[in-house]
Order: sequence, then structure tokens, then C-alpha cells
Amino acid sequence: MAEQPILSIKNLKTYFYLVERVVKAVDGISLDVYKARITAIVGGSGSGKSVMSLSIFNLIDDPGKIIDGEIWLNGVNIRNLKEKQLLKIRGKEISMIFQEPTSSMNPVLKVKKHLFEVIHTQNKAIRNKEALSMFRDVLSRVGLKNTEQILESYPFELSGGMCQRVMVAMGLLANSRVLIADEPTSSLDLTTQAAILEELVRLKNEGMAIVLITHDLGVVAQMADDVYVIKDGKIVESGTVYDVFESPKHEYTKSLLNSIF
Ligand SMILES: Nc1ncnc2c1ncn2[C@@H]1O[C@H](COP(=O)(O)OP(=O)(O)OP(=O)(O)O)[C@@H](O)[C@H]1O
Repeated sequence: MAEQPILSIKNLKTYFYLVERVVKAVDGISLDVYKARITAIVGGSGSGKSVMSLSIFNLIDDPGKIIDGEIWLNGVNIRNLKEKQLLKIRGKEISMIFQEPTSSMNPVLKVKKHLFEVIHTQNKAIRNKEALSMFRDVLSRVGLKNTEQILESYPFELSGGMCQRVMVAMGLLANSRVLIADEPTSSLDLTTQAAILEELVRLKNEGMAIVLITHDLGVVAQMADDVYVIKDGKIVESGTVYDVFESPKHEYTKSLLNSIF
């Protein structure tokens, strides 16, 4: 029997009800994500990638609303869960590297406090000394050098790129079954980008399911297994990276590919 997807989204719709019109940001998206695979979601600016991932975490605020669809995570439709139950799943089962690191970090908490929160969702009994040594390791794996100083810093004391790397470190540390990474390397230099992408591949090889949201088709070609192409809140094409890149069927995919190759 074929393997079941660990994350399966069915007919998801998230709309924004503005005064003058309705923005159908996610308009009937269905997709499957498997363990030990990197699933890329690609599409131009405003195509609905971020709204889709925020919808998975039920993080859509007014005037937005998830109006339809199912989100199955490891056999449970998490759309039916109460916020309290969802909190238990976030971090342990599924975690996310957000696109906007500075607004996703708590400004009054030092970096080490953010990392303690992540590690405590995995293991409440871990000793501080052991946790701190894991933090130093994960921060250096995302290319941060002065780890002692960074652990003691507040988010506003770090540059945007440093905050982004701390977010990636939090994602790596969470060690959840599914990791959603929304543009995890935008605004980083090429060496750091390569180091972070290498970490994602390592996690995939350890069995994690990774959803990589990106505009960068070069990165998709290099490291993803499956790809979904989104346009105007709809999936216009999907398949293995090899199939989609080798013989794109939709004009939009062809134009995206032409713009890089
Ligand atoms: N809070 C909001 N209020 C109104 N419209 C919104 C809101 N957030 C997103 N949208 C709209 O939803 C659509 C999808 O946006 P989304 O941020 O998901 O795009 P994206 O594919 O992630 O783009 P980018 O690659 O630029 O991040 C866009 O038309 C956007 O303007």
C-alpha cells in the first residue's frame, strides 16, 4: 500500500473580507506532504503561499477567515481542534519558520528564552546546561558565530538576517514531524543560505517532512522532491520536481521556469 501523507490539505479556502471586495487568498487548495520528503510550494508574490501556511496554524486574523477545507495532520483533522488542543500540536507535531522573523519573535524575551520555550515543548525535564549546549550547537549550525552574546540578546538587538537565523534555529530545534519553512533564506547571504538549506536536507534525511515555501526555483530544483505551483490562491500544477521541471504543463509554470533558466 502507498504511504499515507503526514499532512494532507483538502480544499482549503481562506478569504479576506475587505470593505470593497473579497480577496480569495487561498481558494480551494489541496496538497499532500510526506515524511522524509521536501515539498516545495512555489508561486509569485501575492499568490497565497503565506496565507496558506498561516491557515494551517489557524493564525488568520480579521478580516480574514478560513471558510472551508480540511487539514489532516497525522490522521487528525486539526481544523476540528480547539485552540488549546492546537497549542499542544504546534511545536511538537508541526512547526514553522515564519517569513517575518522580527514580528514573530517576542520583543521582551531574550533569544535564549525563545529557545527554552521551543525545547520545553519537546522535553520538559531537560537540564539547563544540556539545553544551552544544544542552543550553541544549533545557532552555529545556522551560521551564527558569537553564540553566547546572541543567547543573551533581545530580538531588537539583532539584525533582520540574524533574527531570521534564530527563527531557523528554533525550527531546527523543534524537531517536529512537519516543518513549514516560509522563505527561510530570503535576505541571507549565499553562504548562510547554503548552510541552512543543508540543515533542511539533513532533517529530511532523518525523516522529517519539510514544506518549503519559496519564489526561488533554483532552490527547488536543487533540493525539493515534490512541487506545487500556486497562482491566485489555486494550485495550477503539481508533481515531482523532475516531472514538473522537465515537462511543465501550465503556462504559468513555464513562465516561472523561463524567468530563471
Ligand atoms: N491581512 C490581509 N488583509 C487583506 N488581504 C490580505 C491579507 N493578508 C494577505 N492578503 C492577500 O492575500 C493574498 C495572498 O497573500 P500571501 O501573503 O499569501 O502571498 P504570498 O504568495 O505569500 O506572497 P509573497 O511571496 O510576496 O510573500 C494577496 O492578495 C494579499 O494581498
